[in-house]
Amino acid sequence: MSSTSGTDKYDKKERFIYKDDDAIEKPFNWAQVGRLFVYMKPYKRQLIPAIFMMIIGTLTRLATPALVILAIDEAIQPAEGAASLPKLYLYAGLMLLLYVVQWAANSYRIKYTNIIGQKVIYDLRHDLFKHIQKLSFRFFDKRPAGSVLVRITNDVNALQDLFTNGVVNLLMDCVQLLGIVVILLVWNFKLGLAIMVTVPLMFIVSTALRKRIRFAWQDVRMKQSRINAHLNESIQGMKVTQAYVQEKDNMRFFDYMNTVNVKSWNKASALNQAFGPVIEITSALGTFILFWYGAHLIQQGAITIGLLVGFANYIGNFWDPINRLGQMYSQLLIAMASSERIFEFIDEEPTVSEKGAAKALPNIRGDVVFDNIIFEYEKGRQALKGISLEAKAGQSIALVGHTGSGKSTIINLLCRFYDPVSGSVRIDGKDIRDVTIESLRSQVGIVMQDTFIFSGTIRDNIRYGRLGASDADIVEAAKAVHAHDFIMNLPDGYDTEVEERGNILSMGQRQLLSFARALLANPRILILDEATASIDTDTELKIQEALKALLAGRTSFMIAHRLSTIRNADEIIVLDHGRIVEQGKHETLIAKKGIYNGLIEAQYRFLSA
Ligand SMILES: Nc1ncnc2c1ncn2[C@@H]1O[C@H](COP(=O)(O)OP(=O)(O)OP(=O)(O)O)[C@@H](O)[C@H]1O
Repeated sequence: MSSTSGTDKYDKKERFIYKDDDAIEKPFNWAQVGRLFVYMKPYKRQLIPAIFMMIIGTLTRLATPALVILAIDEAIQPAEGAASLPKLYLYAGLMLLLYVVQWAANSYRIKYTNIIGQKVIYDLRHDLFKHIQKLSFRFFDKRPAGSVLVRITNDVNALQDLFTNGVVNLLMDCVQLLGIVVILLVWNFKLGLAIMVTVPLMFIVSTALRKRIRFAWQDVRMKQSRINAHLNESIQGMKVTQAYVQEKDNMRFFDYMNTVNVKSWNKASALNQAFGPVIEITSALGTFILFWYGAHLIQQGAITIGLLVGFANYIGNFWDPINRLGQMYSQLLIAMASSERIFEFIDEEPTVSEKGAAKALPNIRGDVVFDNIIFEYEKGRQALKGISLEAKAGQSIALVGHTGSGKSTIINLLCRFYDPVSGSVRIDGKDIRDVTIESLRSQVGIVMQDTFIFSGTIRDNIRYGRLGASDADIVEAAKAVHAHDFIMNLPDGYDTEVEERGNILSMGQRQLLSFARALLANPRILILDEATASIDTDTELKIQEALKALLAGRTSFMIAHRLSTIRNADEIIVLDHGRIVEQGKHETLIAKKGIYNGLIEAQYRFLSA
């Protein structure tokens, strides 16, 4: 499909809004640079030889033109006496030696800097991921998964270059530049100064141009990241797109974004190309001054031909570091933005944190008390408005109520994914804020509505409940929840590979797998968010049987959707707008003819019939 045809409809108008992840460039910030360099500290053993090799490499590069001067002035055309072939061989031999040393030093430098770069990036990514895993639900509520992903991948990658080459190259260029300036001025002050007249000129022109180039590339990156965001969303929503036959419209929108990206790239690339001539013109000007003024000095007998040739060599090496230092500065500004975003995550404190004096929760019986809980996700909007309830060990509690009434919130607080604004949740009489999070969550099992299946085998997925479980334990758990039969019917039984998110499994099968996983974990308290999807009667019966096995002897909180589950519960809690409005057994509540009765009549009439 032609890309231009797709742009007509979306010109200046975007169907989806993609928020750009902050500015790409940030001002230079020393404190942040210092923080980044802390990551290099453990690799002193590699950094020191890398810098040493860099110094050797630079010194040998600086020494080579000096040998050219000596070869011309002392061997080819000496001021006094005849040309000397042995001397020429000597200088040529020394030059060869310097090249070999330079090559070896550079090879080792690159080897060490690569190691440092890889290790630093590994550590940074490790710290970031470790920290993100600790962050509370509130953090993830505010951020789409995509933006978190971008920080671990793109932003960390953006720093890779800085750590691999940037730091050592920066030092190398500074040393080389300084070395050349000193050599030129010491060797012949007047000629050296004359050549360097062009430097400020080049500096002014290149700074202005480079700024425009930087912004142009930033624009390209922004456009590319929008394409990525759109691609990510499109692939995830592909089923909806196909179901609503929106492929053509999607394609047009994608073409529009693609075209905008190409235009932005062309602009940046054209500006980039303009940079080459600026360097060439200034370096040509420098060379012109060298030969014009140099010839003048030769005529006066102030310098030799060898010195002129040597100087020409030095200024050949002069522009490269200047050019690279400019690039390095742009790279640093980009790295500033990336590191700021990375540190913003690393500095984020989990809102649910452990007290210093938190002790491990001993093996629990399973008595749960919610004591006058008030909770809000956003300030001023209470999701729970004074909830008090009690579950004795082994009791099953069904939570029912309209959508948004607060069922999931109660469960979130029991697992301590959030802390209440006031009131407390106690297990066996202990406030859950006084115990370690790990000891709490490891004794509370959750079966989610949308069972998360990881890519791997069926066996691995069940084992996720208890990593140390034996194969026999896994089969036993699967049998107890009636999952064994369907697993054995899969092509490779327990070794069947399931794709990410378990697409090859039916909804009911996924439920049974998650029951087996929870049973294996053997928690004293079980939370069940029952799937709403209707399933065939046979599976429904299996699930009811499985539930019986799963709930036996445990305290359970169920967001129940099936009438059979609700009926069997020891206590039904009816929620409405964050309050408990009714509470009791099924028959009692039905007889009350209140909210519960209305809910059941509206939603479950067809099932109870
Ligand atoms: N992460 C969140 N951030 C802000 N508000 C939230 C968040 N999660 C839930 N809420 C709000 O809190 C209230 C209770 O939501 P909750 O998810 O507990 O309801 P629910 O009864 O479980 O609903 P459903 O049956 O639809 O799952 C709702 O008003 C909802 O909009």
